[in-house]
Amino acid sequence: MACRLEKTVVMVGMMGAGKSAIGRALAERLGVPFLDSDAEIERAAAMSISEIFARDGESFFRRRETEVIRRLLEGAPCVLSTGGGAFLSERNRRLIAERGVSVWLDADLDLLWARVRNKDTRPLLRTDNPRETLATLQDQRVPSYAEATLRVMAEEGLSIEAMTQRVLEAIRAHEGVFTCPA
Ligand SMILES: Nc1ncnc2c1ncn2[C@@H]1O[C@H](COP(=O)(O)OP(=O)(O)OP(=O)(O)O)[C@@H](O)[C@H]1O
Ligand SMILES: O=C(O)C1=C[C@@H](O)[C@@H](O)[C@H](O)C1
Ligand SMILES: [Mg+2]
Repeated sequence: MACRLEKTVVMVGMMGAGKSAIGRALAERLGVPFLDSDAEIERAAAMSISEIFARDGESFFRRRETEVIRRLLEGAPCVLSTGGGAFLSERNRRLIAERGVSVWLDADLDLLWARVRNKDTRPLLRTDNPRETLATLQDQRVPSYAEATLRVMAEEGLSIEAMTQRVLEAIRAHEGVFTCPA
């Protein structure tokens, strides 16, 4: 009999850290559903995140984000990838700690920038110097991300499969995430 996932694995970290890509691969490995709070917000609003930011503003988006995270955590244990700003809110951190185990996907600025630079889907990076903005956001956010239960470091050249394996090892080593038959 296989081990059972007891808590939702919640991926947190900067834009480009791989929360969505690794979260999806991890869910597949574990045979549990994959949920992504950004995708759920877009689906519920029938708008892209950029459109929501432009029409309703960031604070509206953040309220929706908290609602969606609360709702998604109520379901059976799964893998939940959050948006890059979700773990900054103390309320969200508390909700996540109640039902899940948080995993901070950490990565250095060069790697994050390489991954986000060619995509314009992230409204917070639509500035005159997006690399600098990314650096500032990272500096501001690291203290919040550091409150995650687990931290897994990404590295250039590490494939999605290899990074997923690292996350799997980290959650397996953490008490209470799985129950396994004796
Ligand atoms: N280990 C990896 N190896 C190669 N490419 C990766 C890896 N992890 C992520 N990527 C790629 O980097 C890009 C950004 O990853 P992803 O969308 O998962 O980031 P995110 O953390 O979900 O960002 P956001 O907070 O903006 O949603 C994607 O194109 C993804 O396929
Ligand atoms: O880092 C952030 O604050 C964000 C990251 C994305 O995942 C989206 O949630 C949105 O673009 C905001
Ligand atoms: Mg994502």
